[in-house]
Amino acid sequence: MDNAKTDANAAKRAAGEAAAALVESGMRLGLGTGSTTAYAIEALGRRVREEGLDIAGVPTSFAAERLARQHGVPLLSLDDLGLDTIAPEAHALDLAMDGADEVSPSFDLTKGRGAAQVREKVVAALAARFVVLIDPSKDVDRLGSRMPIPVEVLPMAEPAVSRSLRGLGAEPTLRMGQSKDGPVVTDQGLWVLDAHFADGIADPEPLATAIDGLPGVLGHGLFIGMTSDVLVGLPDGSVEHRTREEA
Ligand SMILES: O=C[C@H](O)[C@H](O)[C@H](O)COP(=O)(O)O
Repeated sequence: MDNAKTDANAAKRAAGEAAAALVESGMRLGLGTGSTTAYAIEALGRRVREEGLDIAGVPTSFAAERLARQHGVPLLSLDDLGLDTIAPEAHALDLAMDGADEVSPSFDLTKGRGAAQVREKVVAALAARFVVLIDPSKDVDRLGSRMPIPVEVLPMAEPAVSRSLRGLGAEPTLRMGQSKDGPVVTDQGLWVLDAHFADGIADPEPLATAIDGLPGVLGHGLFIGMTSDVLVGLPDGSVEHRTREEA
């Protein structure tokens, strides 16, 4: 493995393990998707086995669910949370942890490299604390400068949504499978348009609202105003913990 990859993996592991260390017995968690959160799920499984940590987590994708099972992390579905007995303004989860593709100085995010952004947003929105785990490559001045914005669409609506995204200043491309011919099909059976913004996004909040309003869109990877903590893992194994108050 080349040095850059080894450094990135060490940084991701540091962030993941720091996230698992924030967890206390009795907590209900959101379990994110991706290579960074995978280290957190692995560390949580270890704590369940070795310390008897009493936790359960809602997975944000088939991938997260499989990983949690593999590491012995108990799982919950939204049905198990008893949401009908919890006031709408109260939090059903104590802490959700997840990776990100971009983090802005004001803690807004781009997510969805792994096409899990819609379930991830549902779970993060239920949590009292949303902890984002990154390596330093994810820090950006402007969202959209490092990664396109994933937009999950109904297949029949793809041409209409593509046209609307062009109207919002993006160049959309349909995400194609790597080990499958044709488009990537999400956990919901839908497609993903990656909306590229040549100069990044000057004002993400109105853009997020505009994309949410397009007929045929299930959701997108802009996470505005949701993050409470960012854990930045570094290649030497140390972790920088930023909290929203500092942003
Ligand atoms: O769909 C994927 C998720 O949004 C991931 O959390 C995000 O892409 C970050 O993944 P990774 O930790 O592998 O960079």
